[in-house]
Amino acid sequence: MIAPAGIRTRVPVPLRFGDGFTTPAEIVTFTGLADGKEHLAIGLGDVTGVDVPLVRVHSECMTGDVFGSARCDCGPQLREAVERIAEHGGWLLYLRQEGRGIGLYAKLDAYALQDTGLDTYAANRALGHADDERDYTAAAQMLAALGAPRVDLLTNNPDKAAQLRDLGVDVRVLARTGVHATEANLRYLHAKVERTGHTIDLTPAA
Ligand SMILES: Nc1nc2c(ncn2[C@@H]2O[C@H](COP(=O)(O)OP(=O)(O)OP(=O)(O)O)[C@@H](O)[C@H]2O)c(=O)[nH]1
Ligand SMILES: [Zn+2]
Repeated sequence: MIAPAGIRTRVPVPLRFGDGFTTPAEIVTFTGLADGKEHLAIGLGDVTGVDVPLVRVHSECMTGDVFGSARCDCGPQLREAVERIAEHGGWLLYLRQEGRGIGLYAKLDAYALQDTGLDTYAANRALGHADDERDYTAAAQMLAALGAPRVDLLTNNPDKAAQLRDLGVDVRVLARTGVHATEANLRYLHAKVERTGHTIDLTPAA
């Protein structure tokens, strides 16, 4: 049983993206989150009217989400998730778990190591970290506080779904994100598929 979290503030924030996409949104903040971090929930579309909300649990990636780094697929996944959730109705949880939980500076250290030949997971270990240090307790607390115990989850990461289920979230459907492959992130995407079973179809188009 996870400890209950409370809602601190709900505030409307219209979103406007560089490519012209706009949508109304509501940003929600919380009290009592397990790790004490400032995680956000973004309500999109008809959140109250939908039977089962579409939810993306997105891990912070400053380089990809903010600066458009092509070394990963986080920025396009975030943009895609906002639009798909706005169409369906649901929540985007923006979790402050930069670098799969190791932090921004350590992620950049890991990038430097990857440029010497290590893959993304081996680079974490060379720095004394686990492959993935994320914990989704706060996400489960947020969903409970939002009154969303049952969700359709937008992810390619089976471990994310398994952890949420273990925390009591009823994950009904696993919806894959699109494939956002570039020359710069292909090695990273292959490592995710081969090492952690992400469901990303990297078969070259015929
Ligand atoms: N340590 C480390 N973190 C990275 C690296 N590249 C991206 N990240 C972080 O990885 C997190 C995103 O995780 P991913 O493994 O790309 O995707 P996921 O969240 O597991 O799965 P999806 O739900 O399918 O997106 C973000 O916090 C990024 O900052 C890297 O090379 N090293
Ligand atoms: Zn990223």
